[in-house]
Amino acid sequence: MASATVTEVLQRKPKNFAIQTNPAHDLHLIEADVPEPGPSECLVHVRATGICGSDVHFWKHGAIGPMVVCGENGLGHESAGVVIKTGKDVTRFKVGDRVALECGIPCSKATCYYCRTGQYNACPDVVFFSTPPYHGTLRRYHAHPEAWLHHLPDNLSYEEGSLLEPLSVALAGIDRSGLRMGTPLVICGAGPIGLVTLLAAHAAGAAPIVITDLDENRLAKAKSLVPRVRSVLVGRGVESADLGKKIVDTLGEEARLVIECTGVESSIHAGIYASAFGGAVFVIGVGKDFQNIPFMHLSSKEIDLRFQYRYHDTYPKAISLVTEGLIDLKPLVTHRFKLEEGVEAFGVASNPAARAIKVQIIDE
Ligand SMILES: NC(=O)c1ccc[n+]([C@@H]2O[C@H](COP(=O)([O-])OP(=O)(O)OC[C@H]3O[C@@H](n4cnc5c(N)ncnc54)[C@H](O)[C@@H]3O)[C@@H](O)[C@H]2O)c1
Ligand SMILES: OC[C@H](O)C(O)[C@@H](O)CO
Ligand SMILES: [Zn+2]
Ligand SMILES: [Zn+2]
Repeated sequence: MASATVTEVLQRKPKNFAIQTNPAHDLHLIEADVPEPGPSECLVHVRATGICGSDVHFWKHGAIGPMVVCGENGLGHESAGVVIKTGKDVTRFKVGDRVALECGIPCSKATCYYCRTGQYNACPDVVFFSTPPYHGTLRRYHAHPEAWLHHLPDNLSYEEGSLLEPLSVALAGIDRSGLRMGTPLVICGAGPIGLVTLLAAHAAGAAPIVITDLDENRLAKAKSLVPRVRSVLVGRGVESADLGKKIVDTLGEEARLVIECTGVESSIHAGIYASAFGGAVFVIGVGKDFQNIPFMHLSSKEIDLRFQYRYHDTYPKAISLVTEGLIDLKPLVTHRFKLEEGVEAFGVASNPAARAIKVQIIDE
């Protein structure tokens, strides 16, 4: 089937709607200009975007650590779409190509130590779409550098393409955590990040695996994704050391590795108390700027406390794992909205009673 030209797409859908927030926490739909792609950019019709916890956080709280919403700020960084126009120097993509968007655009200069050495998630000049002051990709039309687009294989939907972003977060953490086949693993938190971590750790052969959450529905979701996972329902107000013991009892041994996916202090503590001598607690979750740690417990058990910040070089791996059938991301999407219903979609994503896992905004 011939690909639609930019003119045809724009005739059918002329308005470039986008979802923005601002320092007054006013989430709204705006109509942006349709951007003209630069010489090495592609204009993408964004077909699926997942709402990330950080999008909700920027809306509700106006900041994540040092990243502060200072003006009108477009949201969204979990996106996939189709190329509808290419800049004159673009060589790897043509109109009609289906793509996943990697949304952190580093400076890529040889003078940048982190870009030169491949740790481009640490580039001080990175433009991360949706992190202030940069607009996100939760919009119909978005111009994206071709270097940071990835071809979507035919057997991956746009929804799966957008889920490559949270999967990237999990893969980056798993890679640096040193997880091996047979590693006894605890995952704290069964939100989208904990669940993609579960899927990836299962594929990587971690065993046994325990997952924790405060919410029974999320634990049930974990079980439906990976039936062999064992779960611990976290009761509010339970002492972290007691919870750590319960996790160890459920795992059947002390954890060699804990992947923490909540960023909540008490959960990090429970992970620490569940760890074996020489184990590691690897924190993906983000939370309060200052947190206490059980210092002497960590010290006397030589437990490593480590962190993950975004990802680098994960998209090709994520695509292979999904296209080859090792990881099935589809069951994570529980709610779908049209772009015009974006504000309502955020209402669902931010309301625990809605029992959403991943809310996506779809533009046909
Ligand atoms: N490091 C990074 O680069 C990176 C990237 C993306 C997301 N994140 C962070 O990862 C975290 C998880 O993201 P998400 O989208 O899954 O968020 P989410 O809020 O949907 O999920 C968090 C889950 O943790 C559970 N939880 C809360 N307190 C708990 C406790 N004390 N014990 C056990 N479970 C508890 C919640 O019930 C929820 O199911 C967030 O902090 C997010 O900001 C970090
Ligand atoms: O998935 C990527 C994350 O949401 C971002 O790093 C965000 O937490 C801050 O920009
Ligand atoms: Zn995110
Ligand atoms: Zn750089």
